[in-house]
Amino acid sequence: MDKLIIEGGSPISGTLKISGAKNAALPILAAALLADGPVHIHNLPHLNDITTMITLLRCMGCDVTIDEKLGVEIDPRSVNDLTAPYELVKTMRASILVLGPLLARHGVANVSFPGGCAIGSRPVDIHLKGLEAMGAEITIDEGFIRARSNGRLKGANIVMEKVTVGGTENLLMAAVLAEGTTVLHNAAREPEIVDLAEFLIAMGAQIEGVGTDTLRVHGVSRLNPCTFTVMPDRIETGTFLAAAAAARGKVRLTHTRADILDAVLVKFEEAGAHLSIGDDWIELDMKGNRPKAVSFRTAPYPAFPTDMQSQFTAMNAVAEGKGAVVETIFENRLIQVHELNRMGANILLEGNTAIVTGVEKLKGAPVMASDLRASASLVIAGMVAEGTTIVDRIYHIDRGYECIEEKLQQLGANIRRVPG
Ligand SMILES: CC(=O)N[C@H]1[C@@H](OP(=O)(O)OP(=O)(O)OC[C@H]2O[C@@H](n3ccc(=O)[nH]c3=O)[C@H](O)[C@@H]2O)O[C@H](CO)[C@@H](O)[C@@H]1O
Ligand SMILES: C=C(OP(=O)(O)O)C(=O)O
Repeated sequence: MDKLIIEGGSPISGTLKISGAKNAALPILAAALLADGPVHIHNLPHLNDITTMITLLRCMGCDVTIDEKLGVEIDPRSVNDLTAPYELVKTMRASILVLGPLLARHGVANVSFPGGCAIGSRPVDIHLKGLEAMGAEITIDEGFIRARSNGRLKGANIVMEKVTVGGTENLLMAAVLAEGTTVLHNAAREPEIVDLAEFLIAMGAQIEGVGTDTLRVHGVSRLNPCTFTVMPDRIETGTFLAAAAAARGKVRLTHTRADILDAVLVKFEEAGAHLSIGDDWIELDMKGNRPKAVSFRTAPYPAFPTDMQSQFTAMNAVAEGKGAVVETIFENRLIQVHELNRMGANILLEGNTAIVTGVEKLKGAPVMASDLRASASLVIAGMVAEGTTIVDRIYHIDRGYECIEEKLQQLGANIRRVPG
C-alpha cells in the first residue's frame, strides 16, 4: 500500500489548477446510462472513483472511449448486464447511483447493497422508498437490491424525509424517463445536483426548480446524446485553501468557482484569511499570520459542507484560540480527531462535537487515513507539523484527489509518495 511522507514546515505559496468535481462527475457518468446514443463528458478528474464508475459502466456493456485529456465518450446502447456487483460497489458507494437510471431505462436493476463505511452507516432507504412510490418493486436478496418496473416508472409526489444528495440524484435520474410528472420535495440543493440536472436537461430532460428544494420533473420518453463539461471541484478547492490557511501561506486556485463555496469562504475570512475572487479563480493570503480558530456546524447546502469539516478541523488544530466543530451529517466523521491528537493536537470529542484548542505546533507521526476527507486533514496536519509524518492507507485519498502530492509539491510542500 502506498504511503505519503511529509516533512512539515515548508512555506506554502503558488498557483494550482482545480480539477473537475468528483461528486458531480459520478452521477453524470451514471446518468449517461439514460441516453439513446453516445454522450461526451469533459473535465473528468483523474481519480480512482472515476475509473471505478467507468469500469462499472463497461461491465454493464457500455461502450466507453477515453481520450488522453480524460474526456470520455459513453455509448449505453450496448448495455446487456443490469447488475452492479459487490466487488465494485464495496470500493465506491456512489455505485448506488446506477440504480435509478437502469430502472428508468431498462425496467430492471440489480445493485449490490452498499454497506456502511468509515464515516457512518449511510442507508439508502430514501432512494428505495422514492423508487417504490414511482411503481418499482424492490426486494433485497443475497445482499442485492433487486428492482423491477412493469413498464415505465410512473411520476409521483415524493417527500424525502431527510435531505439526501444521492437520494435526490437517484430519484431525479429515475424521474426524467418516467411517465408523467414527479415532484421531489425536500430535495438536496448541492451544486453537484445542479450540474447533474443541467446534464439531464442537455439530453432533453424537462426539469423545473433546479437549485431549489422542490424539483418538478416532466418525464420524457427518450433522452438524446449530448456533450457536457463537469463543474470544478469545490471540495478540492476548499482543501487547498485550508492547507494554505493552516500553513500561513498564500495560494491562487484557478479553473474554480467562488459562488458555490460561500459558507466555506466566510469561515476562511473569519480565520483571518485575505481573499480575492475572480470569475474563475480564488486567492487566499494569510500574510504569514496564524489562523484564528473558527466554529461551525455541518449541514446540507448552502450551509457548511460535511466534506470540508475534517480539513477545517486540521486548520483549527494549529489556530489561535478555540473552535467548536459540530458534525450533523455523518455519525463517525470526526474519526480523524484521534490521529490529529496523536500528532499533538488538543481536541476534545463530545458526541458529534469536537472542541479544538489550537496548539502552536503539531508533531509529525505515523498516522492512518480512515476515509477520504480525513486523509486530507492528516496531510494538512503533516504539512504544518514539526518533523516527519507518514500517512498510511492513502488509497482513500486517491478516491477523491487528483495527484495530491504533485499539486502540493507545486505549492512548495515537501511531500512524496512511496510505494508500500
Ligand atoms: C458521491 C457523493 O456525492 N457523495 C456525497 C454525498 O453522499 P451521499 O449521497 O451518500 O450522502 P447523503 O446526502 O445521501 O446523506 C446525508 C444523510 O442522509 C442519510 N440518508 C441518506 C440516504 C438515505 O436513503 N437515508 C438516509 O438516512 C445519511 O446517512 C446521511 O446522514 O453527499 C454527502 C453529504 O453532502 C457528501 O458527504 C458525499 O461526499
Ligand atoms: C464522502 C465522500 O464521498 P463518497 O460519498 O463517495 O464516499 C466525499 O467525497 O467526501
